[in-house]
Amino acid sequence: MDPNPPFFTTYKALLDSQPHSSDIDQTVIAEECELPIIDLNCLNGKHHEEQCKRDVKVAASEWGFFQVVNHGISNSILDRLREVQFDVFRQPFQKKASEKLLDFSPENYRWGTPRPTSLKQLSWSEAYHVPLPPSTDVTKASPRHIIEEFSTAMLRLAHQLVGILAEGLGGYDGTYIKENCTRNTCYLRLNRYPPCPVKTGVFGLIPHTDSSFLTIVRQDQVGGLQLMKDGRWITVKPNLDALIVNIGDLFQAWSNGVYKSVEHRVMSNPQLERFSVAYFLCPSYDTVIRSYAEPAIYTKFSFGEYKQQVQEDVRRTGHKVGLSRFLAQSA
Ligand SMILES: O=C(O)CCC(=O)C(=O)O
Ligand SMILES: [Fe+2]
Repeated sequence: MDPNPPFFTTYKALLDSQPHSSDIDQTVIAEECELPIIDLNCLNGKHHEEQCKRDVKVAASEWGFFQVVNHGISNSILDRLREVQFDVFRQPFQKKASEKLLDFSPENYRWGTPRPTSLKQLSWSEAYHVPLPPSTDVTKASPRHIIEEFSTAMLRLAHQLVGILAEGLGGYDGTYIKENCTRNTCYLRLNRYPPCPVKTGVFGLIPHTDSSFLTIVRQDQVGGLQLMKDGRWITVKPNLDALIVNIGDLFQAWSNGVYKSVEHRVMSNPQLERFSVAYFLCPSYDTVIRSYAEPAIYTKFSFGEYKQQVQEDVRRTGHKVGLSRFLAQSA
């Protein structure tokens, strides 16, 4: 039975329609590049520590994206999570959409884009959004156990990066972010991008910014992740030893625009399926986000208000407006 969501039938009219404007973006403009790469081992030696921290901050403000190696997430955890991802996504589509599989519920299963009106709004992918509730008794080697192990390691890494990024921003040390972004307020997304042989330039995931403080992504060797840099789309060269870190909207607001939450997207591949996993460092909904600096570019808002506004905008207009909804009057 077919594991793929019914993209061809659902989107037939759109696929048969006019050329996709992003064909041009992908074939002409997107060059492949190596993102800034930070060796976290350098944090252990006094000598390179300060330089390493500076590199993180520069990358977060100039790129909004960087890679980390020697990040402390073992290959064993990454491989086991990948196996879980294979197992669940290779199930028939009908089952994913209607049954609990391994530890994944149909309510948390997403595919495509609801009611796209143009090819530009189409995401050729499927995903499980994985909330991380307080752990109950989980058997070792169960998918839930692997997810717990992975997210514990990711939280540690995310907090370490927050500590570095927050240092020097007006006397804050990131404690506020760390206290409000705990293991249960964060979540994972397991992504699968089936091949899209019908048309080039179809998005695996439409251009967006993340609503998190930070996102940490593990992509496989297929590639396709692109980010906006100086007005151009750039393809991130896959590096299996590295994790990709990007700044989310909340960090941009909190840092008063010092760190950039940049647009990124995934291009589909005509032959190859692609897998990725993203860990979102998010606070509880009642956490208030306010900039440390004066004058603040954004008004203060709670994470709940932010999410609600994003949802409302997506429902009404088909796309996320994001932080510009919260600009302070004087900005
Ligand atoms: O699949 C990727 O490489 C990126 C995923 C992503 O941007 C997201 O899930 O927000
Ligand atoms: Fe993203």
